[in-house]
Amino acid sequence: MSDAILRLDDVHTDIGQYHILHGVSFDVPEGGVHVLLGRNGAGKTTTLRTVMGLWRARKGAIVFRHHDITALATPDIARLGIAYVPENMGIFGGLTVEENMRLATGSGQFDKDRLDRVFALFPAMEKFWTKQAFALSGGQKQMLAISRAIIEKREMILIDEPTKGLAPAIIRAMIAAFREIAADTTILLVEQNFLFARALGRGVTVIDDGRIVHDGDMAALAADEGLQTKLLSLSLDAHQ
Ligand SMILES: Nc1ncnc2c1ncn2[C@@H]1O[C@H](COP(=O)(O)OP(=O)(O)OP(=O)(O)O)[C@@H](O)[C@H]1O
Repeated sequence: MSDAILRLDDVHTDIGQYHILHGVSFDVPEGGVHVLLGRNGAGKTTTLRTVMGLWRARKGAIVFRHHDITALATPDIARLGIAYVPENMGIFGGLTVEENMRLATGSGQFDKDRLDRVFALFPAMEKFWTKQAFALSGGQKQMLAISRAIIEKREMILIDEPTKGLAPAIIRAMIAAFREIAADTTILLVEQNFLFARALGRGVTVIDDGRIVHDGDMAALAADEGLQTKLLSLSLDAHQ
């Protein structure tokens, strides 16, 4: 697809002696939210880490816009405009909200408009600006991790299971925030929560056992419970 912002082509990744990704190929179209769905251990995190250069693709290619990033170092990949919010969120518990966010800026200086946007999306960040991150709730920590990713202009954000362990009300707030962020940034979202994925995703790629088993429109998958069950071997609506 010519409008892909990110393309994986026959990507194979090993972790130690284990062959984890077995020829993963899919495109992420520019704009909006694309979901990478799959069961526990399917290879979702490994895919994101391989894109970021945290694991190395042994074979295949990863292209971001017109750059072949397959062999680039992680900081160089980040400099092209890709941010990564890992499952463990990557925030510093002993630092304040402000310090966590300042570290995520390239210059140590905040752009006032972007900071205002973060505060509008996540008012808790302004409220707890001087609070240490370890004292935040689970949902607030996730909001901080996402705030760090968007405190500077990014082309694309890779987010690993942001709803894990969060209460429904927080998840609803996340959906609203992600819609707003996706207005000018492409999001590749790794999820197991199908309700969250369905509310946001335009396209969906399903991975199982290190292989892509489905790639298509979210609306089509959302309308086809049989396909959901077949692809994920569980009732997704029950999996919230
Ligand atoms: N550091 C590691 N050493 C060895 N095997 C690993 C390591 N990290 C992941 N794996 C294995 O790679 C496979 C894919 O793991 P990955 O974390 O990518 O899955 P996932 O789809 O993100 O699942 P989860 O939702 O559980 O995080 C699993 O079989 C996992 O056991």
